[in-house]
Amino acid sequence: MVKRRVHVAAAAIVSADQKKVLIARRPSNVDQGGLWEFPGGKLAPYETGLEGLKRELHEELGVEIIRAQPLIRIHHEYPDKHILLDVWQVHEFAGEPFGREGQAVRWVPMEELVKYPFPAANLPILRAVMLPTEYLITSEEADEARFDAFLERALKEDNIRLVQLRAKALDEAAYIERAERALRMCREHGASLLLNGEPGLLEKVDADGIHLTSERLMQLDRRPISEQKWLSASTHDQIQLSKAAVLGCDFVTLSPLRTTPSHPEVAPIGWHDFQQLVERAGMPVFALGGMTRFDANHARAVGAQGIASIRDFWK
Ligand SMILES: Nc1nc2c([nH]c(=O)n2[C@H]2C[C@H](O)[C@@H](COP(=O)(O)OP(=O)(O)OP(=O)(O)O)O2)c(=O)[nH]1
Ligand SMILES: [Mg+2]
Repeated sequence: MVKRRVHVAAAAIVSADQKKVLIARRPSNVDQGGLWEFPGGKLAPYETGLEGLKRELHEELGVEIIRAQPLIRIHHEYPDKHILLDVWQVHEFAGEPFGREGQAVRWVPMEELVKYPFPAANLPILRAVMLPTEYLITSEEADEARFDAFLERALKEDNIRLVQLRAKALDEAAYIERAERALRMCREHGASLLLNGEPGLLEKVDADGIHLTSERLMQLDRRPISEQKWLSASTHDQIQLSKAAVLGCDFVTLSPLRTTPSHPEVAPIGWHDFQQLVERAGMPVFALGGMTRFDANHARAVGAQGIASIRDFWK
């Protein structure tokens, strides 16, 4: 049997304060009925993703899109069809959304999204909705007072909401001490902190997740931490991306996009290959390697969640 290929455009409509997202319940008599979804539907053959989405949101919710940005593209095999979910984040719209087809519609706080039953293809979309566009990786900083001042500035002034504590030069005791302080600062600003290191570190510091090196990623054969924590990993190619998917990583960094002073000998991936790798990654991907905030929009346009950087946020 040749499976049908279906291209679906869907919207993560985010409230003005960025704290809530709009979801709808599929009627019980349709495919995936009774489950919650991001409003949207199948594209007509002549439509682009955004054109189809505009039509669908008008038909289903009575709203007009004013500003939207690509969020994530997910290819998913259902038993009867291959589906491409082309998901857009809608930042601005006109009208008051309501279920024009009689469906239930609800604004849900981000952290409660995971409580709603969605179709199987939706898990990475939930991750993407919850994640910001910028991922700060902390710099190797010998001085603790300077470390605190830099992190505080990034949280306060750059509004960073996702941080990876990378400190290869510290022994475990010093790392834990720094992590405890970083965690307090992150909590104060509503940011999430991932520890770069062994999964067991979470038993010592109750941070929000673990970031695996690509080497560690390749050695593991199952997800090493609970679903309640974030699991991210460093990847550099297709093999590592596939491994991250098998392991159930929530998101990854893919690098180096550009040549960087820290790794001058490594060939850069470049935007073209990056886009192709991201298209099939099946999870949010942050572009890493010579990235600045000015690259974030382009990264989004080629399918990434956003950018990860040490240098751009650490000054
Ligand atoms: N809209 C939407 N569809 C999803 C999501 N997740 C997911 O697996 N799907 C699947 C379910 C369906 O097989 C397909 C969407 O088709 P649909 O039933 O919404 O299509 P439509 O609005 O054009 O409706 P119809 O005219 O075909 O009845 O994608 C999601 O979050 N939003
Ligand atoms: Mg629909």
